[in-house]
Order: sequence, then structure tokens, then C-alpha cells
Amino acid sequence: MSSPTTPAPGPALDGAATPLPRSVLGRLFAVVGPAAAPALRRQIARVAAYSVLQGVTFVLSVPALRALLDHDTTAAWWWAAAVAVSAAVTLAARHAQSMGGFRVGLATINALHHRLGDHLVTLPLGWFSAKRGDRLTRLVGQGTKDASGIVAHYLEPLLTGVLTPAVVLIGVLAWDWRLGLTLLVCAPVLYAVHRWSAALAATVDRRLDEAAAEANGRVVEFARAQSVLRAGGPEGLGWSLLDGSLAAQDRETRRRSRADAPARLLFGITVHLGVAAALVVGTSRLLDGADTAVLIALLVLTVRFAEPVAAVANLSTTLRGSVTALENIVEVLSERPLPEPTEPAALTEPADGKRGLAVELRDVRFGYEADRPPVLDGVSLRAAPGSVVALVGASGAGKTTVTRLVARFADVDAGQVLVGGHDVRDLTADQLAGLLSVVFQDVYLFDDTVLENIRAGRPTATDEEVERAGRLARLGEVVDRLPDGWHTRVGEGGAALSGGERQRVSLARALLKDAPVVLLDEATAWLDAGNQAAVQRTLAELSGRCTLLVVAHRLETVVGADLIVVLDEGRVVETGTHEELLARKDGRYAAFWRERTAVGGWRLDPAPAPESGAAGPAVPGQADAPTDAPAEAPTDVPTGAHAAEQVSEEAAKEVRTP
Ligand SMILES: Nc1ncnc2c1ncn2[C@@H]1O[C@H](COP(=O)(O)OP(=O)(O)OP(=O)(O)O)[C@@H](O)[C@H]1O
Repeated sequence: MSSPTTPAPGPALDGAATPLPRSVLGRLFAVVGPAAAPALRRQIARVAAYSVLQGVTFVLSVPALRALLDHDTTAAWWWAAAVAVSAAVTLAARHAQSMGGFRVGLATINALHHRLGDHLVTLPLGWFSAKRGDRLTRLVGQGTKDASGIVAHYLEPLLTGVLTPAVVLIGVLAWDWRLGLTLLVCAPVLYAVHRWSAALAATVDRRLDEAAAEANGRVVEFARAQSVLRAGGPEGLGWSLLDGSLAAQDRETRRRSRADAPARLLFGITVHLGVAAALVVGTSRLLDGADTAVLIALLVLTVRFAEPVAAVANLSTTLRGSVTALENIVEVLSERPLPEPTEPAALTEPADGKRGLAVELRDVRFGYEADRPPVLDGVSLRAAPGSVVALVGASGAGKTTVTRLVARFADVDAGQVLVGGHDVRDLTADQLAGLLSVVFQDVYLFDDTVLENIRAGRPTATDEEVERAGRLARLGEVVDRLPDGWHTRVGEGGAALSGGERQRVSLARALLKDAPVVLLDEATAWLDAGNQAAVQRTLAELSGRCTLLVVAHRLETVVGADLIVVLDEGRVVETGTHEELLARKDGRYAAFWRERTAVGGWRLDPAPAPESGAAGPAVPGQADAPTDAPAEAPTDVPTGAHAAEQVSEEAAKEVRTP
């Protein structure tokens, strides 16, 4: 089991350890983190000062108006001067807070990017599903902007909507407590209406946000999958999925408008009812003989009391968009990272001089979903240092999952995964990443040059080293066709290269990194002749220098492996070398082998000749190695007929019957 000293660090926002504040500002402080909090606090102070000053200016207008209505010119001049000074200071405060709003808003976006970035790198790789990727794109781009809008655009109307009326209220109470009391009664009613409408809109907002994220993802998918879509025509699945998601977004937008309208109306009516009540009370006070000038001035003030409050209501829709974005950020920051040890494990060099490290699974049980049967159950296997281990089995047997667990995309439910004798849970993420090279099917290329994309395998490598790795992975012939050779930009996600070529970049990265363990998923989709040769050359180059755990779809890999592990429905059903497994006449592997031989005895031609300066052609045990099979062997690997069927046309041309 994992070391008991391994602590489980909490997520960036651990609501269980420290309950998250419920208020929007409290949550904003929680997500921006301690580094950005002081600037946010100063901005709140600036806005608060402006809101109070605005209220004071409003209040000062009462004695000025009173003096004017009383024809007291001297006093009117003095009060007018006081109002002018207060207005000038308010204006300066407004300028300071609005400049601060933009500055702190930008700093907030920056802080959110850092917080999300720092947290995302701690999350299990398995967390990054395609759906989450779409949501994340929206969150990091638009979401952080929306959330920072709370500081840049909404802090001012929100605080002036509360603090300015509060100062006005104090002024009115001081001049005429009855009128003040009327306004005071409005406050809780307004608050209750606001809470009710916010609660009503919250569910609608969340649904709209989900619909928008879905539509976003579908639009990207629509752009990426044009060839499939055109082949299927406008009646095809892709079109209907996009149409459906856009219609859902439209529906949710309408639903939100419908939910908004009555809430806004109710809020506006409440504000105006409050003003009307104050007018009624003021008129009755006038009839009772109260000071006319004061009351007129106070009624003017009452109208001003209502202005900022009403402005808050008008903002509510866009403000809620920002609050939803903030909630989504809270959700991501609350995701629990994989536990990491506080101290890195003490890694030792392999004693036998080989560069590879042992990879071992001990009685592993694992499932992606808790309520479904495990995908791997009781799986044990060991790849000795420097060996080639081929994982074979029918589609869905769990081969890829084994490699994912070694790379710690997720933690096992039971058992252990060890690399170099260390439980992967006892290695830091950096340590484990340093020990592994991963060539999986979903290769991502950055929008940079071919050279830099290979260099991602080892950032300190020289251009010569990078090019050599590229040539070994048969990228030489690809870059010769590109306009700027190695310096050609590959476009977003590597759009300028084919799938097979992208996998060659991934192979080159692995060669360059020269890690002690290489996990390779031989993508069936890209098994054209050129790519087969690239895989072959990479395996030949790496063999003996590292431990290779390969999800094998090629004959050469399977036959040449030091150990073949046959998986079936999440269990290891057979292990051994090709010869050993063939010798077990009743075995699964042998049965499959016979079946394929009976079908016709197909075999693949040897790989194309290596480029100059490249290593020899063979994985140990392949072409020139002694096996009982290659010359007469069936071509398909024991992963099932599907592997042969998926071999591309180009490869098929190279297939011949003996
Ligand atoms: N992210 C995931 N979430 C839920 N289930 C998954 C996930 N990835 C794989 N599975 C399921 O786990 C099982 C094993 O999948 P895995 O990809 O490991 O099989 P495989 O042997 O590599 O298959 P193939 O040769 O088709 O790639 C399958 O039933 C698959 O549907």
C-alpha cells in the first residue's frame, strides 16, 4: 500500500476544511487568493469612500435647498459652496475608484489565471476529459473575464446601491425621523425581493451556462470534424448535435429572460412604492405644518435614495453571469488533487547498468466510475528493467487503462502500481513525470514549430539533438515537404500535420527525453507504412535503454516482446513470450494465433529501410531475430480482427499472402 506518511493535500479551495463564504465578495477573495487580496481590499475601500461621499453630497443639498427656499442667500451660498467642495471630492474619488476598478480587474484576471493554472497542474490527468476541456476553455477565457467584471464593473454600482442610500437614510432620519422610518422599512423589503429573484434566477443561470458550454464545445467539434460532417451530409449526427445544442442555448436564454422580467419588475415596483410611501408621509407632514422647505428638500433626497438602488436591479442579469462564472471557478478550485508526498522519494540508479526501471502492477483493481464494475480487477504484471512488455487483448480489455495508471492519471482503488520499486503515490508529480515518456494516441501539439514541439520532450536539448530525434522518428521525410522545414509552425493542435505525423512528433519527444520508462500506445488509426516504420525505429532505438510498456497492435512488437501480457475483461489471462504462449495449445493467445493463421496467413512486409544515420530496423526478436513466426506468421496481433481491419489502406498495400 501507499506510504502511510503520504498526506493528502487539500484542493486550492477546501470547503470542507474552511467553509467557503456565501457572499459574492467573500468568494471572490477566496478565489483570487492571498496575493491579490490586498489590492482587492484597497479597491473596495476606494469604492466605499466614493459611495459614502456621494451620499454626503446628496445630504448636503438638503440645507442648501432649504436656505434657498427660505430666501436665506448667505446661508444658501455657504451650503452651495459646501456641496460644490463635496461634489469635487466625490468626483475625484469616483475617478480614483474607476481607474482602480480597471487596474484591479486586470490583476484579478491575472490572479485567477495563476490560481487556476497552479491548481490544474495538481489535478489527476484523468480529470481532463473532453467535456471538461470545453468547459475549461470557456472558464479560463470568458469565465475569468466575467468573474473579474465583479471588480471592474459591478463593485461600484453594488456598493453605491447600498452605502449611498444608507448615508442618505441617516440624513433623512436626522432631519425628519418619520420620513426616515418610511424609507427604512423599504430596505428589508427590497432585500427580500432581491434575494428571492436571485434564488429564482440562480438555477436558470446555471442551466444557461451549461447549455452555453455545450454549444461552445459543439461549435469547436463542428469545425474540427468538417470532413466527417460533409461525408454524412446535413442530416448527419454532427449537424443535429450542433443544432440541438444551439437550440438548447436559445431555450435557456429565453427562459432566463422570462425569469428575469418579473423579478426586475417586482424590484422596480418595490422601489417606487417606497418613494410613493415617502411622498405620502411627506405630504401628510406638510399638512401637519412641518417645515415646507425641509420637506421639499427631503423629498428630492428620497428620489436620489431610490436611484442607486434601482440601478442595482438593472444590473442583476449581467451581474449574475459574473457570479455564475465565479461559482464555476470555485468549483474547479475545489477539485481535489491527487495526494502527493511532502518529501520526494529517494530514487536510485538501476543497479544492473540498464537504463530502464521496473514497472509493476500488484493486484490492481480500478474503475472509472464507482457505480460500475471495475475495469481492471486483480491485475498483476511486472516489466523488468530494460524489457519490452506488450499488452494485448480485445478492445476494451483494459490495456490503455494499465498505461494510464502507470502514468498516474488516476489512483488505483486497490493494489499498487510501482515504478522503479516505488509506489507511484510516493513519487512527486515531477519525479514521476521525469521517469516516464508517454506516447499515447491523443497527441497534442502546440501552435509552434516542429522543432519546438519535439523539444517539449527535453527543453534543454540542442537543435542537433532535437533534429536527430526527429529523424529517428522518421520526421525527416515530413519536414522536407514543409515550407520552413523544422521551423514550420504546425498550427493549433498540430493541424498542419496528419494524425500519423503527429504521433511521430510524440515518438521523437520520447526519444529525446530518454526516460527510463516509455509507455506507448500503438495507435491503430495511424498504422500506415511510414508510421509503422517510425514506431519500429523508435522501439529499436529505445530497446534495452528503457523499459517499454506497449499497448501493441503490430506483429513486430508482439513477437519481439520480452513478455506478452494478454488481458481479457480487466484480468490478466496469460503471460509469457510469443513462443511460450504458442506452446500452450489450449491458451487464449495460441487459439487466436491459429485462428489468424487459418484465415490466410497474412504477414506484413519488413519495415522500409531506415533513413541515413538511423538505427537498425528491428525490435529484438523481429525481422532478424529468431522467432517461429514472422516468415509464415499471421499479420494481425492477438488484439482481435479489428486491429487488422483498422490498418490503413497504405499499409494494406504492403500486405501480401505468402
Ligand atoms: N475515461 C473513461 N471513463 C469511463 N470509462 C472508461 C474511460 N476510459 C475507458 N473506459 C472504459 O474502460 C474499459 C477499458 O478501456 P481501455 O481503453 O483501457 O481498453 P483497451 O483495452 O485499451 O481498448 P482499445 O484497444 O479499444 O483501446 C472500457 O470498457 C472503456 O469503455
